[in-house]
Amino acid sequence: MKKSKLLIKVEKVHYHHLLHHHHQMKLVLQHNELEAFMIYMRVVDITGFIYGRNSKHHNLRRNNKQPPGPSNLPIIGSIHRLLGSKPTHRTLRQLSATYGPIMRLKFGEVPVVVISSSEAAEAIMKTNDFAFASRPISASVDTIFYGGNDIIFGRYDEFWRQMRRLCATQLLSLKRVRSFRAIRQREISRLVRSIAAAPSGSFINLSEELFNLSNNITAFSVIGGRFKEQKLYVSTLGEVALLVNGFSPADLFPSIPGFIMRLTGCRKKLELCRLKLNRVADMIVREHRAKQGSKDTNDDVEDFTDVLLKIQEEGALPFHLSDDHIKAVVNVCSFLVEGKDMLIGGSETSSTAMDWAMSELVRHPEVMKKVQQEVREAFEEGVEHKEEAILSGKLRYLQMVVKETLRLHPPLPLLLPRVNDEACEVMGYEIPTGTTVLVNAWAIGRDPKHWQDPESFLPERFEDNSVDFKGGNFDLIPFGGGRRMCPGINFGLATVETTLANLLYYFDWEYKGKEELDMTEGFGVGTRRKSPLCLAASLRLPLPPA
Ligand code: HEM
Repeated sequence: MKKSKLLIKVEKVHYHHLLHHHHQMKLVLQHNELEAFMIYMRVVDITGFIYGRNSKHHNLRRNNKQPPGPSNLPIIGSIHRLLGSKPTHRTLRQLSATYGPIMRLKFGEVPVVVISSSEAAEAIMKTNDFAFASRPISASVDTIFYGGNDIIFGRYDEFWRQMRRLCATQLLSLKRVRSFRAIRQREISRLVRSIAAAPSGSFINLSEELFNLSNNITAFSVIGGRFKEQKLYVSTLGEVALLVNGFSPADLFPSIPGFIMRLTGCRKKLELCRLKLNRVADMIVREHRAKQGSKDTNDDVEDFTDVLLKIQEEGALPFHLSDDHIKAVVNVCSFLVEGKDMLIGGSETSSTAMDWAMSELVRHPEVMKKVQQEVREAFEEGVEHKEEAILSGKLRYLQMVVKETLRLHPPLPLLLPRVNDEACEVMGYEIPTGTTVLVNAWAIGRDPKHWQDPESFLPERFEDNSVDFKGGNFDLIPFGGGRRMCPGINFGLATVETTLANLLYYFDWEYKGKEELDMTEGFGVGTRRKSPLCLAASLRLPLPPA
């Protein structure tokens, strides 16, 4: 992307001015040169999320060997090194080629370590998993998400362990994921029908369709579907995404967050959003409670909110599950779903994975043919058995296609950041307390030391290779690893595999653009496609009765 004058200006601004002359930033925004500013913001997005209230990095012992890294500028540290036209994970891989697989950076006040090899990832997420089990929390995230008392942002303590166990066993277990089968089937069937109904020869904006599908599946599973104040809820989540995702000096300088948040008015806005979200979450909880009380539970699938309310009523947990806890889970799950450009890019994970899988398939017709043949043969027995065939692992080649897609395009290329609550040594280097750790899963998946022909899309590489992404092998970590590994892996894979299987079963897909399909990644913490994937679909098999 060509750098505009403004970006150059922003890059050159003396950062003292940024801090002490906030009005300059306002001026920048008034110029409305958002394109340039967004590049700058992209850097700050990450730092905003990374800088945490956990930043007690005072115990740095100067005698110990620290990881190598580039030199820092006063105040901003190494943020300027991330500026440019490339997504952050690519820039970090380039930097690590000079400084090594454990690289030290500094974002504003906060020390950051970037991990770029599977050995170093294992040292963090296995050998020292306990030490790196917390997440850094920015002041803005802290304000909006119930003081970090939830699963994603929670500190690693007893309460968090209980919440996570509850999630793994009650909300995201394989059994529960299977129980959402009807939701998946209904939503996928809707999508298939709407694609089939499109005028022949027209292009389907598959990126958008897949995003909506993934949203709907999660919304129905978490809160049972649509609700009265959905518009207000979604627009507030959008506002939060902007505030948390935007330029947040409070997140840059966590030693004085309160002062800066007041100065910028950010706290007030966030608190207002929190009130609105709280009101809607209250309503969701109240309606679920009334539904349970009325005995009119008909044959609806039990959603996450139902399950949490039941657990609350049974009181079998070693701690009191309050309404606030339930609302935090509901809000976080929804935030993952709706907060499109949100810092964690969360829910987009499943739709991003499907988007890239379809992109790679249309670029590799021989792979497309093979996977379609597998799916069509397996489903000959009858479409009603489709999901069983998928979840029981019958479609091996489809699984290889998904694995290869996640190797090349992990939806969260830098996973989610971690922070150490105590100083520790990793591969001979001292990592001081409060260091934010970013693991470059994207670079690790393309490391030529471990992958032959790493940049090519070759699902066959998994034929005789038992490497899996379930957390045991650090060469492939699209779901992370260790204590903070993604607990939604079954949920995510069920959505991805079932949707892809259906799209490949019913339709033949073609990219008809004049130029080669653009595979550029957009900016943001997630690796979404820069431009939407628009494909032509031809129905090849009759649709089942509605
Ligand atoms: C293809 C789909 C998905 C991918 C690639 C993915 C990836 C990830 C990654 C990389 C992390 C951070 C792991 C780490 O720090 O080691 C994570 C965390 C998390 N994911 Fe997923 N995810 C997916 C789907 C889902 C779904 C569908 C849900 C829930 C419905 C979910 C819920 C979570 C939660 C709650 C965490 C935070 C865990 C913690 O902090 O302990 N994910 N995910």
